[in-house]
Amino acid sequence: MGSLASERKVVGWAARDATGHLSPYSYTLRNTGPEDVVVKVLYCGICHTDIHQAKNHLGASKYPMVPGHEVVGEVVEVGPEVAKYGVGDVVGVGVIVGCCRECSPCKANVEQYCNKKIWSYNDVYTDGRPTQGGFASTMVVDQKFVVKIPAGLAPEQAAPLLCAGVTVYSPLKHFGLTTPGLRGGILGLGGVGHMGVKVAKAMGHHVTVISSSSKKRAEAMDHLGADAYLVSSDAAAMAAAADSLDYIIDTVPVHHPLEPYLALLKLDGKLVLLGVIGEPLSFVSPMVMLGRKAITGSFIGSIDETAEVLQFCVDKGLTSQIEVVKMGYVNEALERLERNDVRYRFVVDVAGSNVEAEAAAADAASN
Ligand SMILES: NC(=O)C1=CN([C@@H]2O[C@H](COP(=O)(O)OP(=O)(O)OC[C@H]3O[C@@H](n4cnc5c(N)ncnc54)[C@H](OP(=O)(O)O)[C@@H]3O)[C@@H](O)[C@H]2O)C=CC1
Ligand SMILES: O=C/C=C/c1ccc(O)c(O)c1
Ligand SMILES: [Zn+2]
Ligand SMILES: [Zn+2]
Repeated sequence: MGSLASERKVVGWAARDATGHLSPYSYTLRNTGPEDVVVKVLYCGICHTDIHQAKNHLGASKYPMVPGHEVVGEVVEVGPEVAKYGVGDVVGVGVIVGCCRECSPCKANVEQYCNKKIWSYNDVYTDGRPTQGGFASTMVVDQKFVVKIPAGLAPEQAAPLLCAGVTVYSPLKHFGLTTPGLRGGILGLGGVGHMGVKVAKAMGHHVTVISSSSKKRAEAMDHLGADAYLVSSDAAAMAAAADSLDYIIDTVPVHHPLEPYLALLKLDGKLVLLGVIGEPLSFVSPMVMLGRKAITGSFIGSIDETAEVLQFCVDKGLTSQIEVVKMGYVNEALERLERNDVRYRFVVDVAGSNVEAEAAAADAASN
């Protein structure tokens, strides 16, 4: 344990407005409460949600905003009532850092569906301060929202599992889609989608990638292990694949038609929407009625499922495919992510970027 009384001045990279451009920003973390874990950030993945939030795609962004919710770090201090974690442990933090603990989702350990959940950034904590995410030197997090990174998983490898990994794992489990032999589709081969291919393959599914172009075909088939690859604009190939899939995990982050994908589902097939799209999506009712198909959605996964997917990846030998960058590259990385130019997840080497020194240099230059 260190000094429990002092507030910590830390540096993160924050968006100041809807341009979404990040730059160094100093702020103060709360004192370490009895159940808090202080985490020195090692790595933080870049999720498309970070773009949605930094650029105010949903209309609820507040600035300055330090994004980042695929956080892996080292415990540097714990409050007196923290038993599960100790200094030196490597831990993860994801999208949620608080919940009410009393509602039915909380009692069922699916706290991500709590109406009073607290997001790891762009939200307000119980002490009234804004929450700030993982593109920062340090975070203070309630132990309930911290998971241990299991042995056998490199910290940079673990980062994408804390959002992308659990986001595909949770609906497959919840909707009973874990049986070997199922035929699954992964629509949109990005950060979430590539984990979808890996997790579904590890469950023994026949996996079809459905992509907007043929650019990722060779990699999807040869490196990720997909069994089939469909380009969504290829009408003949799409028609040939009609009625063939038990489920589709839809990760597209922009408005898109649903009917071409509903047509790929078998009787009782499920379309699981994961992309965050702030405009209405549409379909005609016979598209679902005539095959008793379901359109549903899913939001990240619980803390329990997060621990589970980490262990699942260790047990199955799964790794994420990442490009590790320094914090000074974060704006280029966000631009490349937005123009679909990453295979498949950027992970920022936060600890290796010396964010405190860079902020001091930026301050000195502006004075
Ligand atoms: N429900 C949840 O809990 C979660 C939701 N999300 C959301 O899921 C979505 C996907 O996230 P993530 O995987 O990080 O995003 P990525 O940008 O890494 O991947 C999205 C993929 O969608 C396809 N795509 C099709 N059209 C576009 C377009 N116009 N711009 C960009 N991509 C396009 C691309 O695949 P291809 O080249 O194959 O067409 C792209 O690789 C986002 O909306 C994100 O906010 C993320 C995590 C959790
Ligand atoms: O990346 C994780 C967050 C996903 C998310 C889902 C729904 C929503 O409204 C968001 O703002 C984020
Ligand atoms: Zn995410
Ligand atoms: Zn609750």
